Amino acid sequence: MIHVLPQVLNAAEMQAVRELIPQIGFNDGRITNPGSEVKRNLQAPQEDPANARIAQIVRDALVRNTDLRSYAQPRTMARTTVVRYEPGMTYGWHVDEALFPSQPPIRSDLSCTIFLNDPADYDGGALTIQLGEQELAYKLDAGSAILYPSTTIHQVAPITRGVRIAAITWLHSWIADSHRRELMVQLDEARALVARGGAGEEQRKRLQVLLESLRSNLFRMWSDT
Ligand SMILES: O=C(O)CCC(=O)C(=O)O
Ligand SMILES: [Fe+2]
Repeated sequence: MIHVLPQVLNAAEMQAVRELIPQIGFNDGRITNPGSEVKRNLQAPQEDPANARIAQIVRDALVRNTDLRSYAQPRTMARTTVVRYEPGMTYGWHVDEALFPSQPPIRSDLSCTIFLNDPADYDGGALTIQLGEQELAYKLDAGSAILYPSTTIHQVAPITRGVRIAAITWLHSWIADSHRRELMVQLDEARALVARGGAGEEQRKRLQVLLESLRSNLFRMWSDT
């Protein structure tokens, strides 16, 4: 499942990030994917001090985000890397590597892009994810993020004007299987509805459909074994 996380970074964090971005010394993105025929972008070296400070800000913001904790059930998160796309740059259709090369390596169950500049700053550059025959395109506000399964085929469409800046990371989840993870998301939503109390008709209907979904999908899963 694909989840948008609005305003993960608050205004003060976005301000700090905006001041740090011009200090990054970008490299050719092919450094970490030398075999890639489709990657044409710039990325910050891991040891870049401005990249490291942005990584800390973004990490803190992601870790405190309750939606991310529910959607990803994160076990480990790779250090974020700031990427930059100028006109003509793109990252064509690909699937992310299974292991992020850290020490120890981190299995990528979920991929995450945190948009760091305004969508009005550039044309093209949508993060586009294939879902069967559909293509879902995302250009989010600065400070918002998208979480999507690392198993998906996706691309960053070519930039035709301006500059696109984002931070990217990968998460290893306590629950590798995305179907099982979605059941946890539904349980969390049901718990939140109950905890909020004051059962209005809409809330009651939502709770009902969540419970029916959980029952049917758990039955589907367990009736095979
Ligand atoms: O910049 C993005 O939104 C994602 C780029 C990407 O797909 C990747 O770096 O693997
Ligand atoms: Fe990717």
